[in-house]
Amino acid sequence: MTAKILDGKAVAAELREHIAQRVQQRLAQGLRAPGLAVVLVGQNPASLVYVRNKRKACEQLGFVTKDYDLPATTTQTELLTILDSLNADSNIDGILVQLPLPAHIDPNVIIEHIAPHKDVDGFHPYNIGRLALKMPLLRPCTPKGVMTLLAKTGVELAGLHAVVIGQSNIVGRPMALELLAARCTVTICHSRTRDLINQTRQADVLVVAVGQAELVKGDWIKPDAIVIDVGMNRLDNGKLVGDVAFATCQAHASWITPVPGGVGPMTIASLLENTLEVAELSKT
Ligand SMILES: Nc1nc2c(c(=O)[nH]1)N[C@@H](CN(C=O)c1ccc(C(=O)N[C@@H](CCC(=O)O)C(=O)O)cc1)CN2
Repeated sequence: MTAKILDGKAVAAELREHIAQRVQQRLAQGLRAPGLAVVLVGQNPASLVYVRNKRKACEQLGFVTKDYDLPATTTQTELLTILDSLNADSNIDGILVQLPLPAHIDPNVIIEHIAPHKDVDGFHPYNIGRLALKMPLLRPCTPKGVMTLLAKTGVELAGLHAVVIGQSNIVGRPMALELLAARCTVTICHSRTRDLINQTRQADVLVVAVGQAELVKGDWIKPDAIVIDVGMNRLDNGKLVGDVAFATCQAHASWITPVPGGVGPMTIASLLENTLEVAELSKT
């Protein structure tokens, strides 16, 4: 058995095309382009790449961005003041503060200061709470992108056993909530989970988001499982690999996401989708 590839790059391109058409329709109706504020604090090398890609995608799709490239010395108070002005700016539909932030800034304080209806990352406690209550509004981008990919398999998720490895606020926890809302039986595993392999071998859907290069091997996989790799790890030789050992897992799974070109592009496409959804709610 060789798993089919869940091609995030192709699915994201389709989604982006659809978003671009909706933006053009807005403009033709005399409505304004969706506006996204993109805030980067410091020079984290990976964040520089992700922010550049987000801004480029916005430009390609006809969004307007308001860009903040702030020094790593920016204080929490200064950042909160910027968020106050963005919260009040009627041309800005979405606010994105790239994570991680420098250590002297508390990400929870920052996330909670973003107006919930402009929180296009879906990280605000209000939006996470809505997801937990099965009344989602703005959904965290990576888990939302994974759900879009899972829909592409055509596999009915209800009743499947989903195992999520990783309990981060931006991926693991909201991912588990998404899968629960899809009526999966959900297990969340983390660094204190005992006998991890015993858990993964029971997974019909396995989502891995731990940041450990090629942790999950082929013999950890239940035959025919769907394997979603959220990990992104740069090896010493420069190669980018996921949290899943791709070749051996592909031999056991029914579907699998590659790294790169799997979940990553879906994160950015979902961010654009969330921003457009906010813009479409406004009358201007
Ligand atoms: N405010 C946020 N910060 C962070 C988020 C987020 O959703 N919101 N997620 C991650 C990083 N991230 C988006 O910001 C992100 C990561 C990776 C990709 C991506 O397309 N990856 C490519 C490979 C890119 C490469 O070559 O390095 C792929 O998988 O094909 C997009 C977005 C943490 N911070």
